[in-house]
Amino acid sequence: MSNGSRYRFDDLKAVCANDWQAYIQHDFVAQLGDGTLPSDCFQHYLKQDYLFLIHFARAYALAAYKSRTLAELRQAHEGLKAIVDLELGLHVDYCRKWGISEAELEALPEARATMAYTRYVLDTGHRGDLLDLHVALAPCVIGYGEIANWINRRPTTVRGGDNPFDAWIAMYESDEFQAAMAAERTWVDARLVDVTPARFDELVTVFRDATRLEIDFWQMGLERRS
Ligand SMILES: Cc1ncc(CN)c(N)n1
Repeated sequence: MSNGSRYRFDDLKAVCANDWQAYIQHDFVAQLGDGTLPSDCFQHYLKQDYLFLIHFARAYALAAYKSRTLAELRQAHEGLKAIVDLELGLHVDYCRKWGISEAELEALPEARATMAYTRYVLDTGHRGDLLDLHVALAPCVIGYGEIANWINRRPTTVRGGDNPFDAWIAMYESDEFQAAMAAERTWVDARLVDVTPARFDELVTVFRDATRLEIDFWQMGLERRS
């Protein structure tokens, strides 16, 4: 833990170390890195992730609504644009390569794990402030960058044409995604410096809940749960 009450993002991770590790090093991720994940598990995950990304975009719209300064409004606007113009477009193209059409994506039933996670993030943003919302989003924004880096460190990871999931790993190891992850860390670090121990404890609850909901999301993919 940091000195006094000058907290940082790493303190959230340290307090939730077991959950964070269970998320970053989940079996779904390990099998994806090894190239052994059953393709129907991955397809189920991809479909639900489309729905996740729609709500993720809504969370950035909520961040705009919760903004108090022009800088915060610009940050939310950039985040929303990146998801709508870039990430969702890439996701739809990528799903097509996996045999999932846009029409199928639009008609998908939402799995319970998707509903639980996305609505938790939105509710946290509604009842809290911008920092609550960003802490609820941190496992998503920062976690996937760490996941790509963890995959790349594993000796059993297969890269290139022999791994059908190589493009997925490439997306999250990309400079663009890693820069977004670093920017989010910097933003959260700057806000955490000023919080009291009692406020930090509230944020730990949000961070832990969101991390556990990410774990449930992987498990939903692995078990093809609806
Ligand atoms: C469930 C989930 N969490 C995080 C990410 C990374 N944006 C994602 N695409 N899907």
